[in-house]
Amino acid sequence: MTDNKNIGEIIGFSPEVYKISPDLYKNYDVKRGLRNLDGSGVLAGLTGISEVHGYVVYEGEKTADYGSLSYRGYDIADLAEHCGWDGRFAFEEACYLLLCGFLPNDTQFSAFLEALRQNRALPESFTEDMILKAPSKDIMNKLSRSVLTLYSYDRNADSTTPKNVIRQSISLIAKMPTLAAYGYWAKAHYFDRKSLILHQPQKEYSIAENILHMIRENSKFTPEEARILDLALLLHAEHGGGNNSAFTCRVLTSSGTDTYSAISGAINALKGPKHGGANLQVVKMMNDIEKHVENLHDEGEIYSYLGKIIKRKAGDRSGLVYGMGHAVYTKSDPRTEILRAQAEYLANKNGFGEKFELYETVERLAPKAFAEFKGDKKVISANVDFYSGFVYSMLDIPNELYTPLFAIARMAGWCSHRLEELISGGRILRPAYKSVCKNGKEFVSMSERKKLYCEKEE
Ligand SMILES: CC(=O)SCCNC(=O)CCNC(=O)[C@H](O)C(C)(C)COP(=O)(O)OP(=O)(O)OC[C@H]1O[C@@H](n2cnc3c(N)ncnc32)[C@H](O)[C@@H]1OP(=O)(O)O
Ligand SMILES: O=C([O-])CC(=O)C(=O)O
Repeated sequence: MTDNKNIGEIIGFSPEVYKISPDLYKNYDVKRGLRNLDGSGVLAGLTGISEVHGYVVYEGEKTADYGSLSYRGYDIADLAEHCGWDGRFAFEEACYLLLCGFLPNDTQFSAFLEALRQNRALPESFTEDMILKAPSKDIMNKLSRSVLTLYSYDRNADSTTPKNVIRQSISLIAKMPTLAAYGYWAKAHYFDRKSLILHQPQKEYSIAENILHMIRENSKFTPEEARILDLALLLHAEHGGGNNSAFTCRVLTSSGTDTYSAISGAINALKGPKHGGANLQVVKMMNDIEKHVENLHDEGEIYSYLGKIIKRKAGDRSGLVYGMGHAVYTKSDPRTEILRAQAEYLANKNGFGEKFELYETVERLAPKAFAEFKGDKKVISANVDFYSGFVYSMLDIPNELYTPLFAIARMAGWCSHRLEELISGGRILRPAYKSVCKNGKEFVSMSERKKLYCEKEE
């Protein structure tokens, strides 16, 4: 890799070459971002895994609506309410539901849990050869590389039969917490100069319990902390076929590639700050607001700072208020409602009441600021990423792990979409791109090009 920052300039590279006039999208009726003119997604497939509802279309008009989400027909709010009944953990049950399509009976669920237990440990010397040898500052990068490397440890890595893919899916769901926790400790050790702590995953623990056990130095956690984390995992497990990472998984799957390639691609997509990576960006943005707004009780000052963020004059200069807006949801994201309640509970309990108030204020003011400073009529609200990082911080989870937690949970959704694509998709996903390239250019020899440049310089 070249370290020369000016290499682009030296070789004559200019981003201008890549610019395509926005008008051309209209002229050729090309759906930018695979979106219809009203912002709704272009229909790209069918799914029986989940349903994401955020607006209604009546007589061709899109109208904002309250959001709802169901997994295999079960409302997420209902699943969340019954979370942890009879001592079970909700996330594992949701994984079963998503993968198999129905809620398990006792025998089926016990077999599923046993399979997860058997698959928690990493292959022999994987920790030494992969995790410790090539640490990364970014745990999502580490997770993606780890998943890709697991290919080498699977004797039947390339088979795409449902029987083989369900086996691989269970193995990946079980291994993700260990990969994330060890990746985190490798980063803490090699980059932050902390001690290296590698707790073995415990067979009898749930996924949420194992995460807390492995990421904490003293390995201790309370049943309540595990329940709240379990709930967060449940809420992040699945979100339709069109979300960027699931679609990535489906695109890769449709080429016939192996499970590890398709899933590591999905992890890479989730990492982006406009997708799952937003949960970390929200926390950074809130810290930035706390630092720059003098009076945090002055809503006017907060509002004008949000305006600065949107106008790219503050924050990370992306113009985005992280944790706000959604491709489908308009008036509300059902997951946010549940996470907000958890954030409020933990904040009151742990003395972060003022911080929670700030979150609520930003949540309330951001849509108004968006409408005013962006001049956009789109109805926006807080998405799943808005409160999740705050909840994790109150569970004492390091911020490097916020997006990896999303990936641990979403593995269930990705694997289900991979199975659905393999079983019911069947055609390679291959949309078209209208070419706006000017053809018919005559080849110019090197000596002629030399002359042309000299003439230009003269
Ligand atoms: C798990 C998840 O992935 S949830 C989403 C997590 N992402 C974030 O929280 C990042 C902030 N939000 C966003 O970037 C967007 O709302 C997205 C990517 C989530 C959805 O985007 P879309 O609904 O497709 O919005 P769309 O791309 O149509 O945007 C319309 C305009 O509003 C802007 N916009 C949308 N959301 C925001 C926001 N939160 N802050 C500022 N501007 C926004 C877009 O940048 C775009 O501006 P432009 O026309 O100047 O390019
Ligand atoms: O659906 C989307 O575009 C993003 C999202 O909320 C998710 O993947 O959970």
